[in-house]
Amino acid sequence: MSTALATGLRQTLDELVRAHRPAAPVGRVPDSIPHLHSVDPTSFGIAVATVDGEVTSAGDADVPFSIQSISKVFSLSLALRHDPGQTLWQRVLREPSGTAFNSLVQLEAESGIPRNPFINAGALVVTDFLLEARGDACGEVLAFLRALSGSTAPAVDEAASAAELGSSSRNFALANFLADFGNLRRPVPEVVEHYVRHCSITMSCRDLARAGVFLADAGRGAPAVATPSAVLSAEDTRRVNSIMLTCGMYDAAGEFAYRVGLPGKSGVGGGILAVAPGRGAVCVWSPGLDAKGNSVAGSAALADLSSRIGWSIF
Ligand SMILES: NC(=O)CC[C@H](N)C(=O)O
Repeated sequence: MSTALATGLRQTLDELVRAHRPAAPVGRVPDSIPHLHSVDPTSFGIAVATVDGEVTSAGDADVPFSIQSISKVFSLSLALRHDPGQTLWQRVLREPSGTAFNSLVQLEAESGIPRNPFINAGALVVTDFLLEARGDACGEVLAFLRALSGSTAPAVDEAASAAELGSSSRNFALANFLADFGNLRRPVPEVVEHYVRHCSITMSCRDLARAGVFLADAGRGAPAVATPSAVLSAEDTRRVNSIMLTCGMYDAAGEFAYRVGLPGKSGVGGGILAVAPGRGAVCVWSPGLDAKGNSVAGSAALADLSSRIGWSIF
């Protein structure tokens, strides 16, 4: 990116922070994750990492936050790296669910095959796949995120994870349904614990945007990052992006495609990772959530950014 472009982007991001940082609490913070209630509700950060290795940011872009379901993009990518036979797709579909991310109803009606890897049921299957294939899931996801971001800062917030595990009745219910339908290989407590721990990884917008660059660059990692060769094949990278576009924002995926026009993945920690193929990855963070569990200010800022710089894929 030329200096002029970087300066222009920097100004745009500063304007987005001024326009979208909430002056007072907006939206909600989930009760199931007690630690999220101690985060400053006026936090707002944004970072853009481009395929040429530049990272531009504004606001609280260096403040670590709980990545929650954004980890599902990386657990899926990691599983695909270790699944040359594409066997995972016999255990999880690639259809939008149109239901809440932690819904139980569909899983029972559809005989224990989750609609996609980004709802909780699907992510539990991916976690189970990693446990079986690698002997570890959370540790693998954490190491992957550190390698991709070129930073040792990503870490599991153990206190947050322990507290969430104590209020994870729904995830245990989902995992028990999966086990009952024969779609888990490892014991339920192990799978849920690894899942909750990788959701409890904390990262900054800057590190997360850098970690997502491979999705914008046909599977190649950021140039500054010492990842061996390709992170993911170009074909699997396209597939992950397609699932982000159709399923990444749960039952608000259509609205997000309409407003932002980019593959995206949200987390209930208030983060959203969006991918502009061929250009770069954007991470925005603001804790207040809408009724579907997506950041209110984060979604608005991404819609604004996408229309200002013309990054919509449509
Ligand atoms: N949408 C999310 O970010 C949900 C993740 C959260 N850890 C859960 O399992 O409910």
